[in-house]
This record gives sequence, structure tokens and C-alpha cells, in this order.
Amino acid sequence: MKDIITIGDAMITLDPSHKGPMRYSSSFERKAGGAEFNFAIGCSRLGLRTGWISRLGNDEFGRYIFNFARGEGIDMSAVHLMNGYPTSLNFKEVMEDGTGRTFYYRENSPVSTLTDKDLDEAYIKDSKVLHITGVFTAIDYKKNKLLIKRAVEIAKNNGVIVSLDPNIRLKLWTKEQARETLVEFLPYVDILLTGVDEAEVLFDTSEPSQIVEQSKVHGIETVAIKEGEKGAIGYHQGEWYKATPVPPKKVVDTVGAGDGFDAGFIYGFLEGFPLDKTLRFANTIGSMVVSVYGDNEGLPYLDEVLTHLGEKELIER
Ligand SMILES: O=C(O)C(=O)C[C@H](O)[C@H](O)COP(=O)(O)O
Repeated sequence: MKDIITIGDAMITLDPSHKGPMRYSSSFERKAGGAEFNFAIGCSRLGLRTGWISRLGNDEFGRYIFNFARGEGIDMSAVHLMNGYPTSLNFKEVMEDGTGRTFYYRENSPVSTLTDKDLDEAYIKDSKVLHITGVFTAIDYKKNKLLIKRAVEIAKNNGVIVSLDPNIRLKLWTKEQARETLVEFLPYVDILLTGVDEAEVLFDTSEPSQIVEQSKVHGIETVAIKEGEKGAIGYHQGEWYKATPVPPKKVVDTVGAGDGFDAGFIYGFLEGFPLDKTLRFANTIGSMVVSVYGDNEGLPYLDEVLTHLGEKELIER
């Protein structure tokens, strides 16, 4: 039995050695990233039994990501290396304040070869939560919409909880395409984990009560609205909670905070934490991620989160 599975892409992520505009970056460090991949790492580090459905290139980069994910304890039985589809690349630009841009080289991503025939019902059934995001969908939105719909149908028919992070990347599709596609998933979703700007695309509002009202129309009873440095707002079956931000030691790289938040929220949900504790836990992870350079390097292990929350003593030496 797995606690959580996710479907999606991973890329070689090239992090610049120096901060500032990428056009002046002449050296990069080879790392790995990707929304669903980061999320899977975050879950696995918290101790959740995590599976990932994906495709990587049958190349050196694909092997590197495969081994990295396996080393993180992710179940790799549904990840395959494909000939003829090079592993995707993502170059990052990081500015002095930790914000930045990403530049994708992911046309013909290996993950675009997935079809609904690849969705193993037994694999999905054997999990408590299926986590989907807009990133994978956007890679080939017409085809992947059908694939994700098939996956969430299997999940629903088998009592598997579905969580969605819209993760809207406007370099991959337009707001209209994102809205039209993601709205079709909402009737299958149990937990919505969204940024305010993404909720605005989906529901035409950034007002939390409206976001929740609109989610409830689709039967979604658990919503987390991520507000970055302002914290997060949560709703669960009639109960509201606003989590104040957890100030990071220092913001060095904001990428990956949302994926880390998602992993923390799902962990809290599966552990049966009350809403306030779940949100604080998820927020803490987001804050820890932005203090470390890289998309997933800052994703903490469970004891590190507990130490950060003051629930576990830190023994340094
Ligand atoms: O897969 C993609 O397209 C990406 O952009 C990879 C990024 O590493 C994460 O998606 C980070 O996302 P946040 O946690 O929202 O900062």
C-alpha cells in the first residue's frame, strides 16, 4: 500500500552559479526538478510511502533523475526510460532576493508518451491519495486532460482521495486553456491546494470565501490557499483557519515552496491533524524550502520539521 502517488514530469534543472540575469550566467550546476517530482520527494522525506507515474529519457540525464528519485525512497515501478525522447531541461534564473524565472526546454518531453493505457488500475487503487497538478496537464493539455481524467476516475471509483495543485505555468499554456481544462477536474477533487493567483484563473476571484464557495460547488470540502510570505488560509468542512507566515531564516530561492507546502498539507491530512496544525506544518515546510538554494534540496525530513516547530529538541553536536 502507498500513501500517495503522483503523475508527472521531472527535468534536469540547471541552477546558475551566480545570481542575476541568466544571460550573464556562464556556469550552472546540474540538479533535478519538476513540480510533481519535487512533491514526491517532499512526501517521501516526511516518511510517506510515495509512488510516481512518469517517463524519463533513456539517456544519462534520465538515469540520473531515476537514481536520484530511487535514492529518495520513491517507488519507481511506474517510471520508465523512453528511447527517442530526451529528458527535459529547465534553466533557472535566480535574482538577489530569491525570486527568478525558469526557461524550459521540454518540447517532446518523455512524459508526453504516457497514455491512459499506462494507467495501471491496481497501482492507483493501492494508494490513499492521488496528487495531480496543472504542470503535467499543460505539457500536452488536450491529451493529458484525458489521461488525468482517467486517473481521477479510477481514483474516485476506488475511494482514493484526489488532491489538485493547479500549478499554472503560463509558459506552457494560456489562462483560458488552463481554466477550461482544470475546471473539468474539479468534480473529482477532494483537496484543492492553490495559490491565490491560480484561484483567480480558475474562479475569477481572489477572495478566500468566494474561492471556497466555488470549490464547494464542485464538492471540494478541503481547500488550502497559499499566500506565499503572507501565510496560508485553510478551509475544511465548515472550519476556517488563517496561518500566519513562518519567517524563513533567509530567502535564497523561492522555487519549490509550493510543492513543499503541498507535501506538508497532505502529510497533515493523512495523519489526521486538525486544520490549524496541518496549515502550520505545511507553511513551515514552505519556509524551510525558500531558505535553501535549489528546487528540492530544502525539502525537510520529518524530524527537521518537528524541530523547526519546536516539537523536537535540536541536538547540534
Ligand atoms: O515543473 C515545473 O514546471 C516547475 O516549474 C518546476 C518547479 O521546480 C516547481 O514546480 C516549483 O514550483 P513552486 O513550488 O510553486 O515554486
